[in-house]
Amino acid sequence: MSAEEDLIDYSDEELQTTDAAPAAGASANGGAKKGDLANAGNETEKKGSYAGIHSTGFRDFLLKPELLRAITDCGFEHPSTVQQNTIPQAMLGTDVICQAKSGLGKTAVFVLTTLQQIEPVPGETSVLVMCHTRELAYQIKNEFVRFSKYMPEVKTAVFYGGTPIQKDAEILKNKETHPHVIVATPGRLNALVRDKYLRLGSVKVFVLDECDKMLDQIDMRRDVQEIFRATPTQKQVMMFSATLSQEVRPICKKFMQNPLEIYVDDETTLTLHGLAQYYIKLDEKEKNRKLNELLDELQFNQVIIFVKSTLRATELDKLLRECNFPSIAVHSGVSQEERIKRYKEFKEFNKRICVATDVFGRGIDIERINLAINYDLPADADSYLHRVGRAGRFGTKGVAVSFVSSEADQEVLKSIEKRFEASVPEYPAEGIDSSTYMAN
Ligand SMILES: Nc1ncnc2c1ncn2[C@@H]1O[C@H](COP(=O)(O)OP(=O)(O)OP(=O)(O)O)[C@@H](O)[C@H]1O
Repeated sequence: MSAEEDLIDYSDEELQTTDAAPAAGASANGGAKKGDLANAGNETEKKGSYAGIHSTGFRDFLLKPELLRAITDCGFEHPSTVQQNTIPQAMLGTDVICQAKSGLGKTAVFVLTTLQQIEPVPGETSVLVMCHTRELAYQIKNEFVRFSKYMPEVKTAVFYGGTPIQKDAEILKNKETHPHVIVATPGRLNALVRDKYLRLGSVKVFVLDECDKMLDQIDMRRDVQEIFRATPTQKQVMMFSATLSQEVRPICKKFMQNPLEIYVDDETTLTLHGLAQYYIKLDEKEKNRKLNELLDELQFNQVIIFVKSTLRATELDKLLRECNFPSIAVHSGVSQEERIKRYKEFKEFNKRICVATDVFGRGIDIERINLAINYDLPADADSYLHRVGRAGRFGTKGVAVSFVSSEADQEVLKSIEKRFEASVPEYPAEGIDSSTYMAN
């Protein structure tokens, strides 16, 4: 029944069920040397870099003046490599499959290119963007709002489960409020289509963010496929992720026609420049004391602490608050309204510590996070990469520290090193120099 499906929240436990990351497969970068992730910040070479070749500016893309003004307002000076490689063709309607490291600005690629092409018709949705968590949907919707600031005729809405479907239906019923751009999680979107609140016959652009995650899980993939089938055959399809294994690429391409394939940096060298990474070996029972020490010792603007379950998030957050740390917890155990409220509090810098499950493991963009702690190590290398990518966004500095407390953790650590052809060193007993992870 639709009402039930509607409750699907692709978060927490569900998000953790994906098993070990697929093998890296044949790599164009087979000869890459093992690097030391802790020294990433000191490297001079900038592959897959943030500000791309300086001679190229957003102006060179010939975007609408309304968009260029908004880009300037956002403080973007130069397009990143992925933006340079993708925007020119994507804005002409070419299908795109794109992998680029966390924090490189993939969101702006599809937001700008869809807004560039949009011709808003009252009562019709022409752009559909889907992602795997509600907070990410909310964040992406805000990106559309930010970049369409000077396009007042363009309406954007976000739809996700855990909220009354009737509210969404009201928005869709009225031509005045009917969105041209919809950002949504697939369960709710599918329910809206099935219950005939939404028609997708005018969709011209279909975007999947974190596409590997969305196509990897059977329930989500089923929703995505159903929605895809409800859209016209002729449309532009774009898919993005920081991790696109050789196995998932052909699955993505089944939705596309002659796509532009952009893989910024080979998948084995996804080291985040500026992000130092360490592990600490310890017993489970030592985790709290160590965390306390780290939070005292490290200078951070904002920190995200990842745990493996909702219960652990609640407990750890409580403990931190009892110790007077300004902490909040985000996981699927809190109401949706409260979750967004907490997301905003953290994003707006009202809270400096966030304890989260994998709900925040991907895509969430909080500019000031410069410390990511894996209190519980994730189950696979891909999740690790997405999690630590929450720190050091868009080339800023950061540090990631992972607790390793079991044999299974050690195996995961090994698989991370193998998958990304890099070694994660042990956290030094004397601590680390703050200049390696704080902005100058
Ligand atoms: N050209 C640019 N100049 C300056 N900042 C930028 C530029 N492009 C994007 N950013 C900023 O960089 C940050 C990261 O961008 P974004 O969230 O799109 O990364 P992403 O590639 O989607 O990462 P992830 O894989 O983690 O989801 C955002 O705060 C965004 O506003």
